[in-house]
Amino acid sequence: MSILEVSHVSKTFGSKNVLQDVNLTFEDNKIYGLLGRNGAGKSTLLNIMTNRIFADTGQVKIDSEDISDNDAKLGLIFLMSEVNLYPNGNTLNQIIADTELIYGNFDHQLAQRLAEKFDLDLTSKFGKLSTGYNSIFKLILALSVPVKFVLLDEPVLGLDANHREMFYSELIQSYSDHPRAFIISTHLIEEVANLISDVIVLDEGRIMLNSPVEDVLAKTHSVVGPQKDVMAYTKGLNVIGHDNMGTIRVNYVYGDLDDRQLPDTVQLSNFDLQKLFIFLTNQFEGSRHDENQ
Ligand SMILES: Nc1ncnc2c1ncn2[C@@H]1O[C@H](COP(=O)(O)OP(=O)(O)OP(=O)(O)O)[C@@H](O)[C@H]1O
Repeated sequence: MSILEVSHVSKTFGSKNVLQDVNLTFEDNKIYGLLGRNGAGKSTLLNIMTNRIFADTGQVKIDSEDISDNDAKLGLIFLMSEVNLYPNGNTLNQIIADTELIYGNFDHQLAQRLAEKFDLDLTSKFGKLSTGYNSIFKLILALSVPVKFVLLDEPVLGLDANHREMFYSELIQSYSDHPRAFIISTHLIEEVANLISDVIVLDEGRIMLNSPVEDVLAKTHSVVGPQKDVMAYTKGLNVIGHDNMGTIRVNYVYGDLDDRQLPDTVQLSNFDLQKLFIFLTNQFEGSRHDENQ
C-alpha cells in the first residue's frame, strides 16, 4: 500500500495565510471528500500535493519520499482540475497519447468505452469542447491513467445531472476494479456523501475535520421536541445549530452523547454530512453562539 503524506504545509499569498500547518495522510485504497467553503484553500492544497505550486513550509511525501522534483513519485499522482493544461489545437487522441508518455500504461479500452458512453468524439480538438465535455474528457483521462492517487478538483463542473450520475457510477466501478485513492474536492456534498469513505473539511486554511464518514455521522444527533425539554437535554452538549418550528425545537449536536436520560417527549436521530458541513463552517446564522445554551 502507498501512503501520501502532507506534513506541516503552509502557504501564503501576499499577506493571506491560505494554508496553515496542514497535516494529512492519504491511503491508496480510499475515496476522500475534501470539503471547504469558497477560498478555504482546497485547490491550493491539491496544487501543492502535485507540485504545481510550492508550499512555503512543509513537505508532501509518498512512501516517505519527498515528491518535489521526484518524477517517479509525481507519476503516481494525477490532478484533474478546471485549469486547462492541454493545447487547444490538439485532438483528444493526441492528448491521450501525450498523457500515456508521462504516466505509461493508459487504459485505452476504458477511455474508449467512456468516450462512447458520454458520446465524446476523441478526434475532436480539445479547444472546441463545451465546458461540460471539457470536464468529461479530463475525467476520462483521470480514470484511465495508472496512478495510485487521483485528485479531482471540482470534477463535475458543467456536467448535467445525467452526466454527473454517470460519472459517479463509473468512478465507483473504476475504484472497485482497481482500488486506489480518490481525493474529491467538491461543493456538491450530497452527491458525494455516499461515495466517500473519509471526509476532510478545510476551513480558512486549517483542517477542521478529518475522519471516516461513518464515525462523523455517528456523532451527529438531531434532538427534536418541545423547546424546554430539548434545551434541558442538550445542556452542556456541543450544539452546533438549531431550528425552531413553532413550539418544536431541533438542536443539532456534534459529539458523543453521555448517558443522560432522554425525555419521552424528545426524539433523537442522525443528520447528514451537508448539514454538518454548513453548521461547522459557520454558514448557519447563529449556529455557534446559541445564547439559549
Ligand atoms: N495564485 C494566487 N495568488 C493569490 N491568491 C491566490 C492564488 N491562488 C489562490 N489564492 C487565494 O487563496 C485562497 C484559497 O484559494 P483556493 O483556490 O485554494 O480555495 P478553494 O478552497 O479551492 O476555493 P473554491 O472552492 O472557491 O475553488 C483564496 O483567497 C484565493 O483568492
